[in-house]
Amino acid sequence: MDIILKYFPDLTELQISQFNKLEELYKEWNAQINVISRKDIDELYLRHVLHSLGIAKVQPFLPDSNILDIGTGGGFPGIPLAILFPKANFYLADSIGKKIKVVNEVATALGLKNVKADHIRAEKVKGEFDFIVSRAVTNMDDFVKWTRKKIAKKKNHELKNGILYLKGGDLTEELVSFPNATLYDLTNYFEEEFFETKKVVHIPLKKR
Ligand SMILES: C[S@@+](CC[C@H](N)C(=O)[O-])C[C@H]1O[C@@H](n2cnc3c(N)ncnc32)[C@H](O)[C@@H]1O
Repeated sequence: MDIILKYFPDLTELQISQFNKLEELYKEWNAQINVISRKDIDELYLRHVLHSLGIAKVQPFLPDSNILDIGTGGGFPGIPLAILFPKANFYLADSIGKKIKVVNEVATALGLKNVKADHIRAEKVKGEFDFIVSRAVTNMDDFVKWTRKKIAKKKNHELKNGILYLKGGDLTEELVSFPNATLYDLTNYFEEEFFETKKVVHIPLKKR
């Protein structure tokens, strides 16, 4: 948990207590429904919570903004972002019902009023969002196909509305058909070795 305060020193007491509770909640739920790999659970705050919050360093979310997390699994990156931005609305979607059960249990235990979680396939999600966030779900070609009609027209943030995807490794080939993609190295914000090849990929999308 110290690692979260290291990079986000202005958290409120409520946010600190919510982040603190994540460890126990995920340990408890992960024992029943596997949402985080066993080896990763000991590094929950680094590999899952702080990694998710990398998106916040690239683009903080404004009050009343609408954010969709596709393939959220146990709630990443959606849950840590919802704690950090309690005035933004988060819609967390996954095609596996038992993962959404964990997300709902965690959100309820934390008292997060800004999280709605649904057992739904990405392709079926309705609504318009300022940003669509994600991690470890699919390749960018498919992801853009799933999401391009779900972007709100009105731009309120510094970055253009679109995708903010947490990716790692060499993305040259995967992003060849997205010349408008911008890559933000997480090493610009976080010094831990884990982030060495990790990036936030921003792709502006227009509804059409
Ligand atoms: C590797 S997990 C990643 C989970 C989470 N984003 C994380 O980083 O911890 C991929 C998740 O994407 C979900 N998923 C895959 N295809 C999907 C689709 N078409 N619609 C919704 N969820 C999908 C899977 O059910 C799974 O929970």
